[in-house]
Amino acid sequence: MSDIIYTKVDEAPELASASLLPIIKKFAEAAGVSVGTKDISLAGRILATFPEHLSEEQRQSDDLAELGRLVKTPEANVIKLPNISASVPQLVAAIKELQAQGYALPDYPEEPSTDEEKAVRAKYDGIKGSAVNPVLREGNSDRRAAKAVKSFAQSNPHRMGVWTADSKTHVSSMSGNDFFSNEDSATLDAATGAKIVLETADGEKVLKEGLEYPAGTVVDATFMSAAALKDFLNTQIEKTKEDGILFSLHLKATMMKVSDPILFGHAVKTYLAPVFEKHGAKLKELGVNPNSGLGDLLERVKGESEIMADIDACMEERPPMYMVDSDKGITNLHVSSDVIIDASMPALIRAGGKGWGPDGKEHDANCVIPDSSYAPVYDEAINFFKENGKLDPATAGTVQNIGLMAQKAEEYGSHPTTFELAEAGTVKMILDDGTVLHQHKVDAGDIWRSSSARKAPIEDWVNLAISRQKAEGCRAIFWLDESRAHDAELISYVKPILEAQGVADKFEIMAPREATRASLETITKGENTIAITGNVLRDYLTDLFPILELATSAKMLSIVKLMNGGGLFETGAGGSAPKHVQQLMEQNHLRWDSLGEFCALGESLKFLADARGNEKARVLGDAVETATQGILDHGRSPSRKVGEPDNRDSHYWFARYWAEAVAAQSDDAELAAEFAPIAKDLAAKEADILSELAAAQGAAVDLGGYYHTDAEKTARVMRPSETLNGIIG
Ligand SMILES: NC(=O)C1=CN([C@@H]2O[C@H](COP(=O)(O)OP(=O)(O)OC[C@H]3O[C@@H](n4cnc5c(N)ncnc54)[C@H](OP(=O)(O)O)[C@@H]3O)[C@@H](O)[C@H]2O)C=CC1
Ligand SMILES: O=C(O)CCC(=O)C(=O)O
Ligand SMILES: [Mg+2]
Repeated sequence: MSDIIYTKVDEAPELASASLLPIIKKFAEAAGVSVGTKDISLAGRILATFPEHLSEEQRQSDDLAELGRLVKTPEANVIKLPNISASVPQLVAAIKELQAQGYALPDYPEEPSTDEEKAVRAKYDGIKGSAVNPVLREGNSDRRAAKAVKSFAQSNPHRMGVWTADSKTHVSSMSGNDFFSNEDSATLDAATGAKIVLETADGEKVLKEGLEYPAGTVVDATFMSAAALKDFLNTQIEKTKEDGILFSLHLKATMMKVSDPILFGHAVKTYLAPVFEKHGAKLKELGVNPNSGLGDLLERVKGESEIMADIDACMEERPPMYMVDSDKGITNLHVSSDVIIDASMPALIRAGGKGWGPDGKEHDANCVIPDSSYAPVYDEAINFFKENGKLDPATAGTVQNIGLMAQKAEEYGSHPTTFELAEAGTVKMILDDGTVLHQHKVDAGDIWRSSSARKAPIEDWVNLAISRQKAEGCRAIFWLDESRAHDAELISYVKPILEAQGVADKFEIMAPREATRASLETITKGENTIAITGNVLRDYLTDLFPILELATSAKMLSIVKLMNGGGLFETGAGGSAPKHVQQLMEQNHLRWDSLGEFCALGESLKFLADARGNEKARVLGDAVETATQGILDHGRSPSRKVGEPDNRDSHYWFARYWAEAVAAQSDDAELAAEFAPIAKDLAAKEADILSELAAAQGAAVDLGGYYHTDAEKTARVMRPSETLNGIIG
């Protein structure tokens, strides 16, 4: 196994890797550090799942499974870039692309009927949604802006949209019968097995058996009423129309891969209710599944002029929708993975509460977030900015995050125990000794789910919070609501640990709404705070605050201290930026910022030094930090516009500053001597390299694929400077 594993992913970060990874490998090798890759891309995971359909040379190893084992060992040192968490339309598109490239993969069975189709579907469902992160995240999350990055943002504040008191933008959530209000929670005294059943008039149906929980696990159960959801959506569509603003829906269909596509489907069906009422049978015959979105629906009804006319008429009647791409007519309801709440709500808040309408102009929006568990965070942030005006990034302090994440904690681990109920009855969670731990009376169509959080991860999370608070000395808040069932169980863990360690006075405990206000007040004063949260708020807040403070979450330091001693270094806190790929393909300009990769690389090298006593790795790691600082100080980050320096230019500068820093240090003379000529060469050939990089931009490029690109074509596009390639090799 290599000293450091760098993940092969998808979209923009993978394009960036084609340019950056050769530099990293060369420099690391000089210090005797080996850097290997493991493929966790969507295409790679599909290929690894169906060896029986592929020829010998097409087959691919199951790298995700291997990494899943590695992260449970102290040897793990993984740099994890963002990867696609695929919605069904993305999965289907990737399968089609691979089939066209000659891989005889089975189609995605939309409505599996035979046993074989059901088996194929189950395999594809394992690849769907957020299928990578939960496997790798065997530790809790520590996300923050490195000091250099934060000071850079303060001295170079980004543009912020203006908030006014009369903005009509607001958040709407259900007032009852949602996951929040139906939640029950209990902490298990002893280890136990459990099953989940649905009791109906006809008897008991097993929904899931063979569940195993260690002692101390917090086990929740809850459900969302489909009828209440439909009422809520109907009301919101009407109210949005009355208010004359945009209808926008914000979900996390990728990480909540079972429940949220269903919620999304309800929104599609409610928005187009007259069409579904009139043409329901025909739509079914055409294979329309509302959960796959309006994009898929429109594709399937293409030849049906009457249905198309009715869709147009309905859309005309409805409030205008918040758009993903108004030029191309792509709406909020086209594909469930296009609008992902962690990125979409912060972008809207940063823009002063504005979203893009079908007319290509900015408007206020009704931000519909059906479940009320976490929506108050956005609601309160919006209230705060309406009262106080926009945040000033030049003076604002920072909100760091310590997130409970290990071992599939909380809602993000709930997929195997989430069910859309086919019929009414009572769902019961029954322990091995016959105890009914939780039960809910449900109707057909309701979505029931159980989540859990284990004792060891919870304790690790509290301890991580204590050590981070000690290091920072700033305000620290547990975002827990004592009136919420699950949070009350967590508080029972948190308080005794804080007291036992004599640090209870250093921490506050607040419900998410109050914590949002307190944190915004703190950073507005220029002070810092640590948000200690569960898994969902970890995800939401590590986009929300970075996007307000730094303009992007791509620059975040994202460390996962693995519970068995290894290190997982995530790059940034954002995703794989499909829009950036589009720009590269059209204009050969990649605006992806690799600052997250630089930060993760520095941490990974320093971890290697600490864990294995590799002092050369320490020298390299320190030099990476100097180089990252150099990128910031000299403004070498990529620009957004074609013709200006892009991702590739920033990698040249990173290589140069990195080599110069190694050459200049005196801890390791051998390394200094090795890097001196490289640094010299990079500096001497600056003009040639930059002009070769600039010359490459402008025209459309072919990567030989989207999900499964051609390695040689990609390398040609991403490494256009022969001079630089000559130095890097
Ligand atoms: N850790 C992971 O593996 C994660 C994966 N994802 C996956 O990523 C995909 C896209 O998700 P989405 O919600 O659109 O979020 P993204 O974070 O990919 O995109 C939101 C926007 O953030 C900006 N951005 C993000 N990263 C960078 C960067 N390094 N440099 C510059 N700008 C950046 C871009 O803004 P602009 O367009 O203005 O340049 C981008 O359009 C999905 O498939 C999702 O599942 C999402 C989150 C985390
Ligand atoms: O796994 C995913 O789909 C996204 C992860 C994410 O958004 C995050 O961890 O911030
Ligand atoms: Mg996120």
